[in-house]
Amino acid sequence: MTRVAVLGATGAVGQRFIQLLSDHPTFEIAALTASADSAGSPYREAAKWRVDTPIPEAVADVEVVETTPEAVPDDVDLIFSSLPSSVAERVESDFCEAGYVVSSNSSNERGADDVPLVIPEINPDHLDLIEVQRDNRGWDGALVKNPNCSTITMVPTLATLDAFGLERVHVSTLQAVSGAGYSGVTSMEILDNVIPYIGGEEEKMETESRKLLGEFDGSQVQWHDVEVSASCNRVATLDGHLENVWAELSDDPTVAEIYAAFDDAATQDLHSAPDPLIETFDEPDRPQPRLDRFLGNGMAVAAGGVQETPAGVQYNTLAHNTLRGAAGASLLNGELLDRNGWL
Ligand SMILES: NC(=O)C1=CN([C@@H]2O[C@H](COP(=O)(O)OP(=O)(O)OC[C@H]3O[C@@H](n4cnc5c(N)ncnc54)[C@H](OP(=O)(O)O)[C@@H]3O)[C@@H](O)[C@H]2O)C=CC1
Ligand SMILES: N[C@@H](CC(=O)OP(=O)(O)O)C(=O)O
Repeated sequence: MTRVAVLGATGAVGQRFIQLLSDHPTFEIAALTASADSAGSPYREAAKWRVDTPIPEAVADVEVVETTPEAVPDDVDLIFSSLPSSVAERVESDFCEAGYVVSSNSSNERGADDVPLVIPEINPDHLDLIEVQRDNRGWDGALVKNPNCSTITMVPTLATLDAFGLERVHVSTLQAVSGAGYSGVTSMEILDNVIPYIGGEEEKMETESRKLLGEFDGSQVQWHDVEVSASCNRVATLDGHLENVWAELSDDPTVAEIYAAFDDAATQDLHSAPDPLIETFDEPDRPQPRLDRFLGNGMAVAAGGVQETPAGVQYNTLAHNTLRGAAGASLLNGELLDRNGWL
């Protein structure tokens, strides 16, 4: 078994990690960390458990430790990080310096030249950037990131459309409240309402997409030159980000060819990877968050409503933001790191 630790294990994403790891065939939990306020308490007391399955018995009485390399056992092979990015920025490098491989969901360093930003089905080869990172930083460990939840929802379809010459993308999101964390948006703000702004989200979609779709030339990632313009909105759904995408292509594929390309999107032979990666719908009113967010155990991307418009090919896409968009994304990167011999 591969021994893993979860940094920020008591949080919204941390709890998803615990849920996903509780019946994982090859990863076993060896340590759970949180803030100094939680350290020393059993997990069941430190975490206000809000996931829709019971707290796994195997972790309920595990003592939460502080988020430092010294507090984590030496024989841990892989670390998952779901810390606030301001905290991650300070501590993740300490773990990498201490020799740990960190698969992180936090947004710090996603754009760094020597940090792999990876979706295993899209750009698994970018993981080899770890060699460059180790040379640059003198680490025995490594830092690998998954993208932002809105970006990860859209990029699988964009990677598929790239075969038709992807030139320009406009996207408008309808993002669930869980993306802001449990206390992120109050009920008075969001009920009977839509908030047409999510701080930093538009820039993340515009830049992270280009890095993910870029080519790794052996020493650096040449970012894709697609132009992405995003408008991000918070809506009153609990989980599942829905996105309306307009993609301008240099070729002129038919709607049927686009559906066929989505259906054939590359998959990965990893425990948490869905097959198919993209679930398609012919019905014009799908995908919908409540109906479709758990496709592929919350790891698939859904797409539908494909049509030709004067502004390009238009479609809707959806993914579960705390599964495929957060904990599941880091977990899948951990499985890829393990399979490719980086642990
Ligand atoms: N919610 C979502 O859908 C998504 C979230 N993310 C990102 O994932 C990360 C975690 O988000 P989320 O789970 O919602 O956040 P939460 O606020 O729910 O959880 C934060 C976690 O970090 C711990 N923590 C806070 N401060 C410190 C500190 N100073 N030192 C050590 N540990 C600390 C908390 O411990 P304690 O309980 O002791 O306070 C808790 O375990 C963020 O970077 C977020 O942007 C990414 C995609 C989606
Ligand atoms: N900003 C996202 C969630 C998030 O925390 O993203 P990031 O991993 O880029 O910090 C949302 O509100 O839905």
